[in-house]
Amino acid sequence: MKRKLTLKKNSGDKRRREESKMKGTLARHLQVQLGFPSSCSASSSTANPSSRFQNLLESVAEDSTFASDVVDGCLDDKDFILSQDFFCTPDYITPDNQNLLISFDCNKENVPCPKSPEKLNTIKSKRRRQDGFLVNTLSPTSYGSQEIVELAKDTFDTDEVKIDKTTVNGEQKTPNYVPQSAVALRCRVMPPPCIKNPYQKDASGMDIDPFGNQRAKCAGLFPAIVGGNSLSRYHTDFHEIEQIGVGNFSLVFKVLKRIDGCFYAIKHSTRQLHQDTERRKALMEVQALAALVVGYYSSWFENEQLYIQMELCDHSLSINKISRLSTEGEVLKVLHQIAKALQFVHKKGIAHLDVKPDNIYVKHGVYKLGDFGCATLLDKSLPVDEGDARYMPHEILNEKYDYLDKVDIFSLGASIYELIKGSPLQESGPQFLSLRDGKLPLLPGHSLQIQNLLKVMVDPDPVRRPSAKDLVENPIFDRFRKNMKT
Ligand SMILES: Nc1ncnc2c1ncn2[C@@H]1O[C@H](COP(=O)(O)OP(=O)(O)OP(=O)(O)O)[C@@H](O)[C@H]1O
Ligand SMILES: [Mg+2]
Repeated sequence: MKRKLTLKKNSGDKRRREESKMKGTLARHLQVQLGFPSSCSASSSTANPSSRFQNLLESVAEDSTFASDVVDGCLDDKDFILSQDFFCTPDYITPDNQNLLISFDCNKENVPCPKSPEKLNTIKSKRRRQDGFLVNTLSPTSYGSQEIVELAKDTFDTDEVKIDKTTVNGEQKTPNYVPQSAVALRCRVMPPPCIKNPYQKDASGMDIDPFGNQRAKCAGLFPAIVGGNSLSRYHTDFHEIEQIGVGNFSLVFKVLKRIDGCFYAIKHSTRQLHQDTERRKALMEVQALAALVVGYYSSWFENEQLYIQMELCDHSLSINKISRLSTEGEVLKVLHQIAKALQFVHKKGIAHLDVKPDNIYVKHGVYKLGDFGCATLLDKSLPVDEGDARYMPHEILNEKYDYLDKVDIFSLGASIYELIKGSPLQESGPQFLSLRDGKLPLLPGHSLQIQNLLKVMVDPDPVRRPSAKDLVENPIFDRFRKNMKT
């Protein structure tokens, strides 16, 4: 954990500077969601550098690989949602809602996500604990789960949602004011069932659905509103199977999506993102991911944490989990595939800045670049938050950001070297320094060709390192392709 933190000595200052610049955007954004016409324009998109991620996203979305259900940012009156839950789980960051993002204004006061007073006063006295439900206490969202559990019993006792007892600041509210809340409450009480997907071989996770029969009863009562304004989108839409990863700032779970019966990975931030600037920063990962990489599905804020729903991969190449890459053919395969991913990323004007074995995932023998948490723009128009120091070249440690694409090349070279060697790179000391001087110890059993390629990838001069395109086109991969065919 400290690996990253030691490098980010200036990022606190940077963020504070940013925060003072980018204020009040959430309030503006909420206006847009509530349909105030003045906020419906997308004119601020050019003022905000991070909206350039959005432009990239849009260009890719036009290729129709994702963003299937685009929502218009300017809502009609009929779309107003006067529910407390609306403020708790805004779905405004899912890249489908692109117009909403574009309308962020960076020059207004910083406004934290409003807390609903209604939520605190609503049917709290009716809660009783129901035993026997499994709640993952390791999950930072278990607070939300408990709320579900506690409300569940009560609702089934009465079989009626008492929204007429809801008060705001002590005042009685008319029952028809929050019909959406009633809907949301019902969703919150019981998530919909997990639908078995007949095309998925391994669907055993469904057997441990903690809500059992009771959930089915509730879902049947409100079939049309499932997935609406529930307190926890995570628990409403997904069934958590197990934790599969821990990052510096996140937890990753294998989940089953109830409605399609497919498995996904969901990564969520462990830190709560109170300020709009913090949310915007976290969103850059989503926007880069959505613009670049297959396997990104959706994202949302919940309980002030960011959730990212992704394609579920088999595992990462974390050096702590795998011993080493066994054959040169496998080494070349990783190098080639990640170089291709970088070529794509760089062509879009983006640098990843955290290439390392931990962030290379494998699925069915295919290597994929993941974790875009440090991604930035090559033209330096966005802040640079460099990744793990063990894989960073000298120039970035010295805050020289002229060749950010070549930072990724260095990191990839260092990662492949580590994977061949089979032991973790050092964070400091002589080995750390000599790698940054471009000195690679001999790798017995590996061809000179690959050793020379790795050597030039970690050259201290970024200009001399090959581009991702050069790498992909290197003749070494012709040999590799031929070998793979035989
Ligand atoms: N889509 C996925 N499929 C399978 N496993 C995943 C997936 N995404 C993440 N993981 C696992 O979770 C771990 C942590 O995820 P990730 O690297 O995205 O988090 P992070 O907080 O950004 O971490 P760090 O800052 O340490 O790189 C990964 O190393 C991997 O083992
Ligand atoms: Mg990671």
